[in-house]
Amino acid sequence: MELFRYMEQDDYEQVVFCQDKNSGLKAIIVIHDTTLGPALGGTRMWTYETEEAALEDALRLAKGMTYKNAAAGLNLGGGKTVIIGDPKTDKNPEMFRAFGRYIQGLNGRYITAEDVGTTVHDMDLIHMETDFVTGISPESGSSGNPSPVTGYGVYKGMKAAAKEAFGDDSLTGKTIAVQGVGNVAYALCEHLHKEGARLVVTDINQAAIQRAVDDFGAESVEPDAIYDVNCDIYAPCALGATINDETIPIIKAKVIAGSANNQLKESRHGDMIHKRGIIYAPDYVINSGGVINVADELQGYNYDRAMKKVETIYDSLQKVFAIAKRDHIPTYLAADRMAEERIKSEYRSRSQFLLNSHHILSRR
Ligand SMILES: NC(=O)C1=CN([C@@H]2O[C@H](COP(=O)(O)OP(=O)(O)OC[C@H]3O[C@@H](n4cnc5c(N)ncnc54)[C@H](O)[C@@H]3O)[C@@H](O)[C@H]2O)C=CC1
Ligand SMILES: CC(C)CC(=O)C(=O)O
Repeated sequence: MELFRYMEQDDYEQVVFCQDKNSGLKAIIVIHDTTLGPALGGTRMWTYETEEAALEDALRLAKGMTYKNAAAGLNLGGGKTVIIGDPKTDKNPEMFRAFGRYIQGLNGRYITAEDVGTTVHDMDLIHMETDFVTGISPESGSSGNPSPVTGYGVYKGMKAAAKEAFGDDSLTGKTIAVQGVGNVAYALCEHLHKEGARLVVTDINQAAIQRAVDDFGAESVEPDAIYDVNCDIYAPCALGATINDETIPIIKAKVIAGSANNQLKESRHGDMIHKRGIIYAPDYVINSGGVINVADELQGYNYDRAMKKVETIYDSLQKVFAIAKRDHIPTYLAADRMAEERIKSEYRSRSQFLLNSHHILSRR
């Protein structure tokens, strides 16, 4: 990859490669844009096949955070980290402490949280070295694990998408195909089950499937069979790029609404599902509950205030659907337009982030 050309194309600010031989840490922090404030985005730990794949994931995820935070009305920029390694076997406390020191070195330009493969415990280890970390243990005045809140936000957003598609936001009796029943989707399924939805789930982890079957009476299918399940809503809640040339022709759902980041393999796949008449809830709008929740720590965490803000995901999606209709564009472009307008209007009065007292987490 020609890194500088890639960075220039989408105007990335900074890429930091972190290596610590003692602990085995290999991490890439990407700061995409700090026009609205410090870059806030989680840390993903994953077994990437190549270093280039890890870099590409970090770059795409960081840009997604810029749009997510802007669309959610947060005064925060976008960034993300990937740690290369197997979260089941390669973790050690020294690794997260070394990573924490790298974050501290950025002096508040980047604030982290959980993502796939990292936990509250990992964030607590990072917190031993830096205050620029959210989603740490609630005993420290933090918001804790963001996943259940993300799941709640996806549930609210799914209702908005159902209203757009079916004229009614009730999910009672609807069939929902959920791909990946991990931390976020388990919480999502709990809300859906309570409302009387019928769940069809899949995962590559049998224990995760069994939990959904036992707790919510879900049916299960093999991972590759999830796309052509006869359902009303497809909820991608595993990894990205599952909306692509192979899956679009077989998806039967009228709505796509799930938690995964970067669901569209390429932008053109957003055009393809639009042409097929599928209502797509743009990923970074519907899955912003977690970041809204952790961002509240910057004001001294208040659960009720955070949840009220998470509920506005319903309104944000309604706004996206309205822009899409008004401008005759797919919903993913409508969301981009909404986020970009906010960044552009701020850009006139401020450019890159500089630390000030609003960005200090020590009062949480
Ligand atoms: N945790 C959070 O608060 C947020 C998470 N997200 C995104 O939501 C998605 C899920 O996140 P978490 O629930 O935290 O992760 P997780 O790791 O707890 O759950 C993901 C699940 O997907 C399964 N999976 C992986 N590949 C699969 C495949 N090919 N087919 C079926 N299942 C597969 C895994 O076994 C796991 O159970 C990720 O894309 C993440 O980036 C987005 C915003 C916030
Ligand atoms: C997990 C969140 C707290 C932040 C994030 O990285 C995301 O929303 O993807």
